[in-house]
Amino acid sequence: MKFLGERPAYDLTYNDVFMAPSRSSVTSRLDVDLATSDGTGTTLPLVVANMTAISGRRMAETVARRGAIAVLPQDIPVQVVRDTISQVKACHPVFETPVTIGPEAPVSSVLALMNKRAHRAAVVVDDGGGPVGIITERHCLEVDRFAEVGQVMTSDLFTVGDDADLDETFEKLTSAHLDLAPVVTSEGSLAGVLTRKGILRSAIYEPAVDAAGHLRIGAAIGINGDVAAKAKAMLEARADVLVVDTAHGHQDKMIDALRQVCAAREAHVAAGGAQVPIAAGNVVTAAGVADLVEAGADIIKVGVGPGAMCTTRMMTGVGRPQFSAVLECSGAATDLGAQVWADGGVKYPRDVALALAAGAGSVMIGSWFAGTWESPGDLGRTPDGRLYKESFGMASARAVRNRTQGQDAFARARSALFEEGISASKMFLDPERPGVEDLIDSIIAGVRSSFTYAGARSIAEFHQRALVGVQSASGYDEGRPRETSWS
Ligand SMILES: NC(=O)C1=CN([C@@H]2O[C@H](COP(=O)(O)OP(=O)(O)OC[C@H]3O[C@@H](n4cnc5c(N)ncnc54)[C@H](OP(=O)(O)O)[C@@H]3O)[C@@H](O)[C@H]2O)C=CC1
Ligand SMILES: Nc1nc2c(ncn2[C@@H]2O[C@H](COP(=O)(O)O)[C@@H](O)[C@H]2O)c(=O)[nH]1
Ligand SMILES: [K+]
Repeated sequence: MKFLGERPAYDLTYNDVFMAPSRSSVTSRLDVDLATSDGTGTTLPLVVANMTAISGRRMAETVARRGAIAVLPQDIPVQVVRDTISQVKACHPVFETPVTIGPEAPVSSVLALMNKRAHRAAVVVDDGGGPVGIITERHCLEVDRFAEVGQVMTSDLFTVGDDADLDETFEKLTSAHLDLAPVVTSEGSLAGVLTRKGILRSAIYEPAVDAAGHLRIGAAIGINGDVAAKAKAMLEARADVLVVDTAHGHQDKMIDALRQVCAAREAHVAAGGAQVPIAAGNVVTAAGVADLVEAGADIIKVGVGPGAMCTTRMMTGVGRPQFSAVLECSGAATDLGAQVWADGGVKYPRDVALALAAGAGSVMIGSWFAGTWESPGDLGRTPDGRLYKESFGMASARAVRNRTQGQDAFARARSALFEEGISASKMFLDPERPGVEDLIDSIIAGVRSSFTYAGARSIAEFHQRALVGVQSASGYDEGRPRETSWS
């Protein structure tokens, strides 16, 4: 990356900078390859943050199918992490996981389940698991909530075989004015669903899969407790990246924890297991990067205080404007053969592009993805009808209470004093982009376009070619669209 003009003596946020276009030989945005080289096997530079309100099974499965990866939070019990990884790895890399319901269930149940996924439909299955109907939100309009699904569904089923040609299925769905078709095996059982949007996405994205062709997923580990045992358990559970994560990553306890995780990985590899990358953070200085790389990290997580749920900067005055933090840390990491994930503060596609311009190998997103069908929380509705999910920070009193459940009351109360995050925030679903894949479409469209403005075909080329200038607050404001007239 080069600065357009002088590099300022002060630190910069994403809002402080813009990219200038350069002469480009990349003639199509579809010629841009966004595959990462950080060892995670992702084909898009996006990581879902290890936050309880954001990263769970449905999120992990959905993003991996499009090429990104989700990291499960460190606060989840080991057995639940194991089960979640197994469930994600059992998912089909192309067919989407359907919402299923029995014909005798009430309409109220299916409506609650439909909110868990983007299809807005459920496949009605018989006792043997074979599809017997489809029920959509439209079928449920003005229907008694206690009515049985079987009375409301359509049993006029359009199904496809599990060897169906995707382009042909797209054409057939379009001519039948349908959005979704159950995929049925030759034995008549349900293998998944194909949607028109899903087929389109399968043509433009490549799933992030492991050596055995299963979707990828990561797991986080805190720095307290039996770190070595947790690392061993996560590796045996087939996590594809381990993330050693704490607020202040540049501390002795982190370095000790990281060494234990690296030793667990060595033992795993020696026993014939996969060599998965280890990420560690969070830091914001070159010195922090050097110490974590020295302790064995392959990927350094960068960002103190930019997160939407984060109050660290207001509580402590500590942190660093994120663009400059990523720029300095990625330079240091590159010199040491490591990579950086830019973690936190991403609110628009431009922020992802700018994080990559600053040298990030991948970008971690939390709160933005909280407001989607796929995040783990229950869907809420404001009195004026807006849909939202509740989110909270991992250093909030709520998360600390959760994490310290095993401790005595005094220790719990003492820990809760050090709150550095919000315990409850409403993350609204964007009516135009309510699913995480809708957000990924928008981010990736922006990033692909950004790469062609810079004349880059790959992340490595973008790191080289990005031309970044510093702008005033009015420069940033000028770039914002106006949804209403200005007078
Ligand atoms: N990126 C960011 O800006 C931030 C992210 N977070 C996220 O919150 C989650 C919880 O992290 P965390 O609060 O570290 O909890 P952890 O459970 O990981 O524990 C942190 C450990 O580090 C010690 N510690 C020493 N100094 C600090 C410090 N300044 N802040 C926090 N702990 C410190 C704590 O001891 P003791 O309690 O005795 O002090 C404790 O033993 C993580 O997912 C983390 O990424 C949290 C804050 C900032
Ligand atoms: N200081 C705090 N930082 C937090 C907390 N919970 C999460 N985080 C950090 O934010 C990013 C995600 O950022 P976002 O802007 O995309 O939401 C996450 O990965 C953590 O590093 C918290 O309670 N306090
Ligand atoms: K913040």
